[in-house]
Formats: sequence, structure tokens, C-alpha cells
Amino acid sequence: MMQRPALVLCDLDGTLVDSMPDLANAIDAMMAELELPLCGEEKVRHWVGNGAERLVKRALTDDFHAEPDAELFDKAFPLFVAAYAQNNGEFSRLYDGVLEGLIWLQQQDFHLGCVTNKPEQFTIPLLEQLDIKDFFPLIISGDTLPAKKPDPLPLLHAAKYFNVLPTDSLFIGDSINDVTAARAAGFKVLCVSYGYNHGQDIRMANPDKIVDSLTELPHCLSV
Ligand SMILES: O=C(O)COP(=O)(O)O
Ligand SMILES: [Mg+2]
Repeated sequence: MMQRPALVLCDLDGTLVDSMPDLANAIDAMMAELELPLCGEEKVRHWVGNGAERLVKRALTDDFHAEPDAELFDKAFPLFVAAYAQNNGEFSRLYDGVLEGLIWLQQQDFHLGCVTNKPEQFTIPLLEQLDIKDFFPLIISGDTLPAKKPDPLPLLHAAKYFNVLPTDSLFIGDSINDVTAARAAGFKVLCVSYGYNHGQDIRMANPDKIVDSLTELPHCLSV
């Protein structure tokens, strides 16, 4: 059992929402316009998690860390943004158990927030379309603050916003970026087993708890 938190922050992609089909389609629409080889969902799945710019860079270089030619990136990025703005949400779905988990969290009177590396222009419409935006009085996207996860800044900002201690706060995520940000901020961290995490088993990141579904939350948090 983890101690009762005062604040619970949830990651978006790979935790609440399977956004992969739309992200992969938008990346491949960009690649097609650039007359470059398509990436496909399996590769894109491993590349998601560090924001849209890094995702585009990974697609252009077929590499996790490499920097593409600056001119190519400047041409490619707006193509991705236009494509994703058009298809964001089309095939994206809440994972099983998410709605039940969010309803339970809300019933516990925890402060709730969503902290994602997804740019704000895509976060808000996606949360609205899936009808879960109103669960989150605070939404912090990848471009809301000067730094994104794995930097602890968005988490610390949220704790300050709600006037709670980081040590009384829990982050729920799917990737090493979430675990690293939570550890650096002093949050507890619970991970879902079904998310993206760059193709790695999230157990290797050693979160405080791992669940297969957010329906397990009542069994993990003493309330
Ligand atoms: O856009 C991304 O990189 C995914 O973001 P998230 O997993 O932090 O929601
Ligand atoms: Mg995620």
C-alpha cells in the first residue's frame, strides 16, 4: 500500500490514452510529403515520450538521439503539426480501466492534474474529445513551462499550484521520463505496464508500484 496522496498527476500518452495510431499516421503523412521512407507504428511507438520535436527528429534520423539537418527539420516540423492537428483523436482511445480509475481518484478528493510532454495545442483537444478534460483542474503540456519531463519542473510547479508537498504527491505514468521526473521532484511514482516506454519494460525503471489497469488504484493507495 502506498500512503494517501494529496495530489495525483497523470501522464497522458501511453497512460490514459493510446494515441499511437494518430501519431504514427501523422508522422508518416509528414514522411510521405518529404518523400522519405515511412516509419510505421512500431518504430513511432518507441519514439514517443519526449515531445513532438524530438519525435520528428527521431523519425527524420531513424535514431533516438541524432540531430537532423536543421533545414530538413524546419521543413518537416510544420508538416507533422498540420497532419496531427487534422487527425489528433481520430483513432485515439482511452485504455481500459482509465475512466473507472479517474472517477475513483476524483471521488477521493485528491487534487488532480495532467502532465504531458505533448504540445498544448494537441493536449487540450484530445482531452476534450475523449471527455476527460474536466477531471483535471490543472493541465501542463510539453510547451507550457520552460522544461518538460524528465525535468521535475512541471511536477514541482503542480505541487506549488495546489500548495502541497511533493512528498505527499503521486505521479502516474508509463515511461522512464515519468519515473525520472517524479524521483527528481520527490514524488512517489506508479506506472502502468501497458504504455510505450521506448520499447523497454517499465519494471527496469523501478517505480514504486506497477499496475496493469487503473482499476487497481483502490488496492494500491490507502485512503
Ligand atoms: O508527446 C509525447 O512525447 C508523449 O507525451 P506523454 O507521454 O508525456 O503524454
Ligand atoms: Mg507517456
